[in-house]
Amino acid sequence: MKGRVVITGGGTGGHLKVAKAFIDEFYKRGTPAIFIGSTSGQDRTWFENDRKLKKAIFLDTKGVVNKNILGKVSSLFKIAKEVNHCLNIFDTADVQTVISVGGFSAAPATFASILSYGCKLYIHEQNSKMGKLNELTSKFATEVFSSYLEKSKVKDYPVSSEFFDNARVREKIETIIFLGGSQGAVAINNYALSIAKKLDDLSINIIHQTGKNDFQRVKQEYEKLGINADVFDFTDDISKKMSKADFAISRSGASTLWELSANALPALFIPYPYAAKDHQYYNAKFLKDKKLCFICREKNLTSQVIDKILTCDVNSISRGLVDSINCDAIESLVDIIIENNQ
Ligand SMILES: CC(=O)N[C@H]1[C@@H](OP(=O)(O)OP(=O)(O)OC[C@H]2O[C@@H](n3ccc(=O)[nH]c3=O)[C@H](O)[C@@H]2O)O[C@H](CO)[C@@H](O)[C@@H]1O
Repeated sequence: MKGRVVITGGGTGGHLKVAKAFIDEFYKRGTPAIFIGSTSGQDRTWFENDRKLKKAIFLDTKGVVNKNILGKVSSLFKIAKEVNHCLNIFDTADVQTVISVGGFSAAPATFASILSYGCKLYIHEQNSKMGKLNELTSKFATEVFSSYLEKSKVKDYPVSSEFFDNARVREKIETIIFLGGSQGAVAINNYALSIAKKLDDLSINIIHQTGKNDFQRVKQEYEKLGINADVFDFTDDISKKMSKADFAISRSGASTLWELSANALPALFIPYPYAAKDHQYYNAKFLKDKKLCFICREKNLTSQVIDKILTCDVNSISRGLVDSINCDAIESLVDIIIENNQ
């Protein structure tokens, strides 16, 4: 393969999980990549000490969306400055391939790839609706990959192998896992607490990821209820927790949704109501149209919802999930990129 590969993007766990899949695959093939992320968000925590990288670089990049005019101008100014920084990095390290996994962290390296002669840009869009940056830059990309795009050469999501390794077909609901995405979700936490007694009375075990900010409160509420739930704020071993469960009640961020599918774990998705273009709803609708999940809007959550879930046929959904997802997406994605750049 010609030149060095840069993987860029981040901000939240969903984008970073896909970046990690690319990083691991290029390392496996003996061509470790450079990661370019932001000093804001979670990028540094994920990759600062990743041995599988040639180098990790964190730039002073901030998001532009949901800011007032002054905030937008300041963010755009920072991005412009960092584009120049990236062009220097590309020159020094002979970068000829940039893979963007989206999020504001990807802006400088993505724009630099467009300005850099001979450099090819690849975009991996995780969600059903394109993010702003990908929308703006996709016309300059050699390939845009997405599970939701008809013309995408690879539609399977790059889920890490551990989710497939721990997959099993579910027979009945004995354990439920509550998941709020990388930051946790207060609405899901509250719903879990409101139905915890009912689940406990039915001898259903509870696993619950709360997010950092709500951990203490949720843990104390379970204690007050006298329920022995497995409560944690965030874990690096989420695939193990998923595999212990027979049903998930979860946000429908792209990474979680496909990980649950890879694990053959049926789910009720509660889309984040403020996600851009309502993309979390459409992420899940794709599965619902195939009768492979349930969706409930946050505002419609009631105790009747869980009653319906408890009588559903988890076995047929779980079997349907096993048949619907492949485990070799990351290999296929990297094969195409390498073939194009010989
Ligand atoms: C509020 C918002 O805009 N969220 C977006 C954000 O979601 P966010 O990053 O919250 O959600 P995702 O589901 O995509 O990713 C979360 C990731 O964190 C991991 N995890 C979670 C909990 C834990 O304890 N341990 C752990 O490792 C999950 O396994 C998953 O890989 O980026 C996603 C991908 O672009 C989008 O679909 C979401 O809409």
